[in-house]
Amino acid sequence: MCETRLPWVGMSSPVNPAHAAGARTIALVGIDGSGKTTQARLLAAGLSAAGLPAAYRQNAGGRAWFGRLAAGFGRRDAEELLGRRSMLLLESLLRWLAIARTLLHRAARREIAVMDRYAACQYASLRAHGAGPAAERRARLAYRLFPRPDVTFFMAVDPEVAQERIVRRGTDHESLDYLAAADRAYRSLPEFAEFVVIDANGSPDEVHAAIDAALARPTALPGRRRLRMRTLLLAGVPVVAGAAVLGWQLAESF
Ligand SMILES: Cc1cn([C@H]2C[C@H](O)[C@@H](COP(=O)(O)OP(=O)(O)O)O2)c(=O)[nH]c1=O
Repeated sequence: MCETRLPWVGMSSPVNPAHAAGARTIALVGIDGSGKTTQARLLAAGLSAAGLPAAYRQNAGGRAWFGRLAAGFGRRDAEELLGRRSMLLLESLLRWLAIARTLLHRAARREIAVMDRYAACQYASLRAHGAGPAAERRARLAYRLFPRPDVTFFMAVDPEVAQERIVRRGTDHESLDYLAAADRAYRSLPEFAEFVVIDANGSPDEVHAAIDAALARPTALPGRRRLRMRTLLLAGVPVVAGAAVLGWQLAESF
């Protein structure tokens, strides 16, 4: 095992290049304030420091951007500005484009994409916002094109802790009720059984160490999935490329 010094967290981390090198997509999912962005950046930096071609990739759905726009119009949030159904539709579309763009980058650069959010986040968002099963079925149909990540880390955090972090972040706001509903939504997904659950209540250093340790385990990245993912990617690239080129500018602005 390669012991890699990670100066930004001041600790020795057991990143194992032999295991992580098999990954093409590592996703971090969880409720707002669970630390996805913080930890995805740390993980990408850690893998890069271990000599792997890893890159942080954000797959935002535009909700924060529209939230700021809504505030400019004196509205509480994006849903009050656009309506719940329109915002969910827009979020599904923008996240689809963002993921397509990320996968295109990944294919072109042969990098390990460390994904800040992935398809599961959209399914959870639909459930937490009370969209019906038909809306989720449509989303699943559209997102089915995307390969399953080699590993998905679920950042398990108490909604109260997440809300405190969001308040401190100061860029957006979420009610405790919504955060609790989002947490339930993630846990109700059929994908949840495959998630690697990380206790994300701790300090950034502690959570980073937990992710690193999970990734270093030989069982973290089943080879069967790597093969399936490559196959799906080859089949999906032409479609993804067309959609990504069309949506590139749109997605860029969110
Ligand atoms: C991970 C983590 C984040 N934070 C801060 C950083 C951010 O301003 C905020 C939310 O973290 P962030 O990584 O942005 O969460 P997410 O991407 O899941 O919404 O909380 C902490 O204060 N402590 C922590 O342990």
